Amino acid sequence: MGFGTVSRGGSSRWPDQRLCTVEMGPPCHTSCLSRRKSSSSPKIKVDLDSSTGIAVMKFQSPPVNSLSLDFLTEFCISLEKLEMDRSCRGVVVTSALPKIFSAGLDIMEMYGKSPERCGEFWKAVQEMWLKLYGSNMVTIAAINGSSPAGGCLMALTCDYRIMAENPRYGIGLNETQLGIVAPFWFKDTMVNTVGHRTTELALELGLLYSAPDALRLAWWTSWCRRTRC
Ligand SMILES: CCCCCCCC/C=C\C=C\CC(=O)SCCNC(=O)CCNC(=O)[C@H](O)C(C)(C)COP(=O)(O)OP(=O)(O)OC[C@H]1O[C@@H](n2cnc3c(N)ncnc32)[C@H](O)[C@@H]1OP(=O)(O)O
Repeated sequence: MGFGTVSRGGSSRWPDQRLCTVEMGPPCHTSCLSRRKSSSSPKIKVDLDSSTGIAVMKFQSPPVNSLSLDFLTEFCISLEKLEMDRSCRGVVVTSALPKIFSAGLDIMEMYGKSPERCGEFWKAVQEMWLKLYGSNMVTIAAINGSSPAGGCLMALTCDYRIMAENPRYGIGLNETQLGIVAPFWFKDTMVNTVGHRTTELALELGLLYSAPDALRLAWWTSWCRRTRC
């Protein structure tokens, strides 16, 4: 898989060349196996291959990997653990569920909750964004399913994106379609990736893009023809 370049850096863990390649094949012999570290929390599974320095973080929170307080907390803890592991240079975030990368913020967290709980939830959303955006690892979203709203934010916050090509999968900040306004820092994250004009149109109309359309608008430089990647 090949990835495009981004204007972010300053980390010793970034590759010297600005174009990087990630190989994710099955382990072929015992020494490879011994270099794999796995950890699992209820909603997130992490596999780190210390020989390549690449971790794969899989979301496993059915039905739609919605970003609940528990999910976000586990996500931040998993990311922090990888940050502290010097053998880890990059992390691929993806879904273990068929058809869904993430449905975005858990709607049930935003309904009928106490002000304290709402505050805690919103802080966790911001924490996820800060940790992922500020990570000194190379971060890649392998988007193997639909990714609306907060799911799209998570993908945009990564350094690189790859999306499985399937006409049923859509990605975008579609909050307008839900009657809510995308927070300014959601908008800024999108502007940083696709520019002002595309963001303006996408947010006004609450657009969800297919992988080829998103590619055309420079959301990424590659998409994957398999439905699971
Ligand atoms: C608390 C303080 C907050 C203060 C600040 C608020 C300001 C925030 C402003 C905006 C921020 C917005 C960011 C967001 O992310 S909002 C969430 C937006 N996401 C969505 O609207 C996604 C809606 N879901 C879908 O489009 C589909 O479900 C899809 C992901 C495409 C999957 O479709 P499909 O496979 O057909 O599955 P179903 O639709 O049947 O759904 C299966 C069950 O999952 C439940 N579900 C879906 N999305 C969510 C979600 N986001 N949160 C919680 N639960 C979700 C759905 O209800 C089904 O449940 P059930 O089987 O029990 O009926």
